[in-house]
Amino acid sequence: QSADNEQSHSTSVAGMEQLLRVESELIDNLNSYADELEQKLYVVRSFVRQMRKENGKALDNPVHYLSNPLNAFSLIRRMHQDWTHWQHYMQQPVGEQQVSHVQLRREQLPSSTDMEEAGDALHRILVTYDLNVSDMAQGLLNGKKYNVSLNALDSYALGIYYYDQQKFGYASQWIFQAIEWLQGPHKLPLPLELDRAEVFHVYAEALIKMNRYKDALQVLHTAATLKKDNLKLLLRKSELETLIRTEPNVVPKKFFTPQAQAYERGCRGQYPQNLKLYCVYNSTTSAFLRLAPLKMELISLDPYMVIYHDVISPSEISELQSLAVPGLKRATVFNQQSMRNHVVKTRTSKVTWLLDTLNQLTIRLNRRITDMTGFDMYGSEMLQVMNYGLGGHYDKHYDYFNSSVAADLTRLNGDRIATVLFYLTDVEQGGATVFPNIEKAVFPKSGTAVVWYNLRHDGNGDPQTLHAACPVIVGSKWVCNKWIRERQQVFRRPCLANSKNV
Ligand SMILES: O=C(O)CCC(=O)C(=O)O
Ligand SMILES: [Fe+2]
Repeated sequence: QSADNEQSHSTSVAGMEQLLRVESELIDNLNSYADELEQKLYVVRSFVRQMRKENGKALDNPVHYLSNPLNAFSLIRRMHQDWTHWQHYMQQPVGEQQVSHVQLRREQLPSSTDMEEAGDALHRILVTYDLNVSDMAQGLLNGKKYNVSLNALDSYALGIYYYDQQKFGYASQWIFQAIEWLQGPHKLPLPLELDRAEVFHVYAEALIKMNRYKDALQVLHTAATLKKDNLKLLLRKSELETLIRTEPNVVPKKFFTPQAQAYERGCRGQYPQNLKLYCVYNSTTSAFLRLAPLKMELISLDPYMVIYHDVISPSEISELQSLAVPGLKRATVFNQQSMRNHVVKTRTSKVTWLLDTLNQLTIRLNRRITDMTGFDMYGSEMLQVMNYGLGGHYDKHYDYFNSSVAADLTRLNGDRIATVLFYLTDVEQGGATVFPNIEKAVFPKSGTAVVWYNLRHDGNGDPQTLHAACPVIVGSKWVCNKWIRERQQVFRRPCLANSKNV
């Protein structure tokens, strides 16, 4: 079952900011727990110091000390009374309030579903851009070095997750990273300490799954020396020895790196450059453009696709983002079988829909889209503002519906004749919009918009418009899009002299 009612923390950078605030508050809480411990510690230590002094003085010459009636009485009294009070004081729990505060907060903390989504996202970055595990763990992302790395706990958690997913090659590499880290100088805090023997054991199991029996035996041997006389480990070792004897010719499995398809090549920026096409000032699509022409770059004629540069201003962008942030919800995809929207792994981002008439800005942007496309916005869908998160992407899809199946959706306003996609931010790495069938890729640039026709002149969906949003590697990708419906455009669809679909 999908994560419909989960918060889906990792799927938008803007949404994750809130987690940092919760973390900061939890640190404050742990710190005030430490204050309470310290206070108690201070009380205890000063008493110990004082008592030791008195007791030491007495032990130097017990007879002399005890001969004095005041000392004698005091000794009897404190031994009778004080230790009861100390016992009581020692028994009192410290920082109960802080403990229950953590308990309360934990309900809002990322769930196991969040962990899985985050693990899937890192893996998506890794395979889409053909990175390797040790580079990634060390902060070398797609050839660029960041001063960030994953620690033993991060790497181990990933290893365990991919193991459960039966990705044993990746699992073994991540657990190896965890072991490397554990052998370094850093120490984990006591409550987070990993059981090293267990880590080695899991590593061995992953190697066994990769048919690397001899390596696994060595690793199991290390595990067994870390946890002496552990029956489970010794048993496993002898099983493995038997395996090595009975299957001497087993071939180690290869670490599987899938062949790059057109989609991955696009994400990596490996499509050939456009040489034949051109840039113009568009002053004709609408009357307004005669006064304020737009910088237009032609990307493709079939399907028709153009980029507008500097078509939305930085202040418009920040206003759009502020409008969107409070309403951001996990994006869904419409399923034509169930006839309803679902949270799916193939589209990870958060989205807000903005009414066309919400305010001056949305009115102005809709008018601008008319200027850019020549289309009438009546009956089209609302503006959609989206923010991507960790490894955020949208798998290959068409924006048009399959009208024969989704007749209900297109009956009123027709299909999605064109898409306008504004980029509201630059993206440091990754996050391109790629069209694998025509080998075109558009890399996000703040203020730019890409426009394409989804339908051919006969009104059928054009399969060449297949496209995807590549996983973001580094950055907070914001886009705003408009799906323009067909019906209101009966007299408007500009004639394309160059299109073979005319
Ligand atoms: O974000 C992108 O680059 C593309 C988004 C997209 O294709 C969509 O939302 O339909
Ligand atoms: Fe799309």
